[in-house]
Amino acid sequence: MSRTVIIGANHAGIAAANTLLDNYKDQEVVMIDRNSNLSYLGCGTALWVGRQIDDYHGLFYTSEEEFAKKGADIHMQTEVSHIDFDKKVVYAHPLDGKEDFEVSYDHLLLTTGSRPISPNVPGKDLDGIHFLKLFQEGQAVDKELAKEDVNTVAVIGAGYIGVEVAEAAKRRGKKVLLFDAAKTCLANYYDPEFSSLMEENLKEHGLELHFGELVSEYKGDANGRVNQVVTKDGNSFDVDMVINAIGFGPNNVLGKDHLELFANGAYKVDKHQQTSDPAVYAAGDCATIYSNAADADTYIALASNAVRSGILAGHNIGGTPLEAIGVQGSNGISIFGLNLVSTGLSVQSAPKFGIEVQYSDFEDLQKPGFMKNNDKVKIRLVYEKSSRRLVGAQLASKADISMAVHMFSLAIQEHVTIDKLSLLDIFFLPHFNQPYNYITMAALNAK
Ligand SMILES: Cc1cc2nc3c(=O)[nH]c(=O)nc-3n(C[C@H](O)[C@H](O)[C@H](O)COP(=O)(O)OP(=O)(O)OC[C@H]3O[C@@H](n4cnc5c(N)ncnc54)[C@H](O)[C@@H]3O)c2cc1C
Ligand SMILES: NC(=O)C1=CN([C@@H]2O[C@H](COP(=O)(O)OP(=O)(O)OC[C@H]3O[C@@H](n4cnc5c(N)ncnc54)[C@H](O)[C@@H]3O)[C@@H](O)[C@H]2O)C=CC1
Repeated sequence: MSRTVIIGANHAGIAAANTLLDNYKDQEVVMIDRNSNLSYLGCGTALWVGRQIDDYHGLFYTSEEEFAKKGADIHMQTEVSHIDFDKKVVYAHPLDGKEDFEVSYDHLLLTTGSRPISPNVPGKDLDGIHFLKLFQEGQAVDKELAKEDVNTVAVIGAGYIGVEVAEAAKRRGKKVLLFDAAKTCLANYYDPEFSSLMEENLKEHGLELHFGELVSEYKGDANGRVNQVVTKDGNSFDVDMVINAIGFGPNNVLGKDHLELFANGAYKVDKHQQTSDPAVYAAGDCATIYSNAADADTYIALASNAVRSGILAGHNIGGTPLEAIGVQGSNGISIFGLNLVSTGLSVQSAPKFGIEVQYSDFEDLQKPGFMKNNDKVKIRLVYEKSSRRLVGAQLASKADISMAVHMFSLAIQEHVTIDKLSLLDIFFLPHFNQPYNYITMAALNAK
């Protein structure tokens, strides 16, 4: 038997544990997590808090009992305090008063994930200031929104969590102020021509937008509860609660002094999810991931990546050498009926990776004009200037155009050129698209 200790039993840890337990009978699997729950789908928080779904019960997809049944030695509410990498021993501290214990390993898998970044400004620890990662943090926000004296909510960061929770708070009847240091929302995913559609949508639904305004201080009342947000240019806003959503940082506490790290502190892993210590693997939000579009290691915190990298780590630890094929960071958002999806690099993000790009835009109705229930689709294809390989795609529509992005993801992965894309066999049926469909037209328009 070979023993693998997995620290962190959420999406990446779960995927790896299932892979090991389902495929490798010679594997003893020990799972340790400090949280009391596992497998919470954070993507559902805004849906539940905004009352678009009835409750949170469906947001957990497995349980401690399931793993115990499969033969894992699972310890929830147990924090790993430190690791002796030379002796290959993990030291664990149960948070429910039980005795500390240690466990040795043949392989160690770090799936310790990420934590939200805290804005480092005066007043950041006042009551009424929230983060939104764990289920418990979702519950705390939900409870605050139920209070009648909580009328004005400030959301700091207009990325994916910020925009989604701003919609949720608005749906709960609150006045919502949405701040971002960048001049647009969703700046990490979309060019301004696309994020501006989301901005119009948010404004139409009554949200107050403060983009390009950096929060410099939170002020509180005599009871230590936040009641004001102050920005760098001296403006102040009365608020009743704050939700911080300015991005995630990797949780590298256990390995940062032993393992090689990426620029932001994530564990550097190779294509087998192996770290700089051959006995130690890492996956999910605490590790790097290879971007095919950028042709470089990068950091992209997504559950989709966590699951895939967890499966990969499981197979490699189990004894089947499997190489990662890289990712495109494909993502999507749906707010008040407006859908935005993207994959790879945008025009504004490409220069950060030293890639010179050109782009091609197209906008038209999704279906022929004679069809009913017909919405506009806006598309941008981004391609490398020298090689003409596709490196990114963005789409926006009130129609569900989300599946198109998966094809672009594959095209980026396989280094397909924009010219090849323009001749791709795409079927035509009035129910779904036009004879000159938006994918072909965007590719044909490329200079
Ligand atoms: C509100 C919200 C919405 C999201 N929506 C989406 C979405 O729609 N699509 C998408 O792809 N992604 C989404 N994400 C991102 C996604 O949730 C993360 O990328 C994902 O959780 C990463 O999984 P992970 O297993 O790598 O890490 P985590 O989920 O961070 O899990 C790490 C685990 O490690 C445990 N741990 C850490 N340190 C220790 C220690 N010392 N001892 C014991 N245990 C430890 C933690 O308790 C935790 O359970 C969303 C995130 C949030 C917060
Ligand atoms: N639909 C999806 O796929 C979802 C994915 N996620 C993932 O979870 C992770 C965390 O999400 P977010 O926290 O929303 O990160 P994010 O990276 O999406 O957005 C962070 C935003 O905060 C802004 N910002 C940074 N520093 C700031 C500061 N000091 N003041 C004000 N604004 C500042 C940035 O400009 C950016 O717009 C991301 O990787 C995201 O992709 C989260 C929710 C939904």
